Amino acid sequence: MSDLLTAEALAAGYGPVPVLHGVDLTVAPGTIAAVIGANGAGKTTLLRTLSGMLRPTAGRILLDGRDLRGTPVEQLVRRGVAHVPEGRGVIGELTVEENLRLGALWRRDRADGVRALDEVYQLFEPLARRRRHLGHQLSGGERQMLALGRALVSRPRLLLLDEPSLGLAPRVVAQTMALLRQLRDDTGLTVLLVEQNVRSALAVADQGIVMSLGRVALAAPADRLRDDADLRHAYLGF
Ligand SMILES: Nc1ncnc2c1ncn2[C@@H]1O[C@H](COP(=O)(O)OP(=O)(O)OP(=O)(O)O)[C@@H](O)[C@H]1O
Repeated sequence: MSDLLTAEALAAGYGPVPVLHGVDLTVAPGTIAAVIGANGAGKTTLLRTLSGMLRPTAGRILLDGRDLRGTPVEQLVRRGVAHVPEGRGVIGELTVEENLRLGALWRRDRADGVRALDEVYQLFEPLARRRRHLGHQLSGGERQMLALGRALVSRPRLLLLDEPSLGLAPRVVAQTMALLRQLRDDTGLTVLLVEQNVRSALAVADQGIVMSLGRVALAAPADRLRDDADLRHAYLGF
């Protein structure tokens, strides 16, 4: 099966500050890849570059084998890429429902947009109860649910998720991880997940991608990283 997402020798940074120094990775369709690594390794920068928020200074990004160079961000959304950034990107002045509707904005099929909204309310019951609350009235965890829900409303093929467990209660983290696995199995969703919580990320992932100093130090099946103590010790330090 050909890969859904490929990065080849990808370089990016902030102004004169280079952060990614030639990242190579592949993610197969219908799989979950966990990007892990020390603070400052470049995980968030990688996600921003893959979602079109940051322009690469070198290298290529391929979606379904097609080079994304020059593709506008809104076109990426149409092609099924959804990004849930760190800090979440919820609009505080809009209600929960309005934030969710933003995820369905570009879709022509309105009935399906309504269905997608209902599905998110079923998944995240606190959002259903607060649908008329403003974004800034939500707790950190509720905002995280809203950001994830908005991405799901767009029915993505590729979900780029930055630190979904941040600020969430352990039970909600477990629910979120279970949800990702369910979406992978039921809908063939592909996920690239940045996580500090290495254990819960590897528990749900098919592939572990360890970043160090702006490069991929190791890409391996998640179960190998989970089970091989030497590998874990060498690359993850535990
Ligand atoms: N907006 C920015 N402007 C300049 N430098 C930045 C910016 N954002 C991040 N950096 C730098 O880029 C490097 C990588 O940061 P990045 O956020 O990608 O790492 P990370 O692996 O996601 O870290 P963490 O696990 O701490 O979130 C860091 O050295 C950071 O200081």
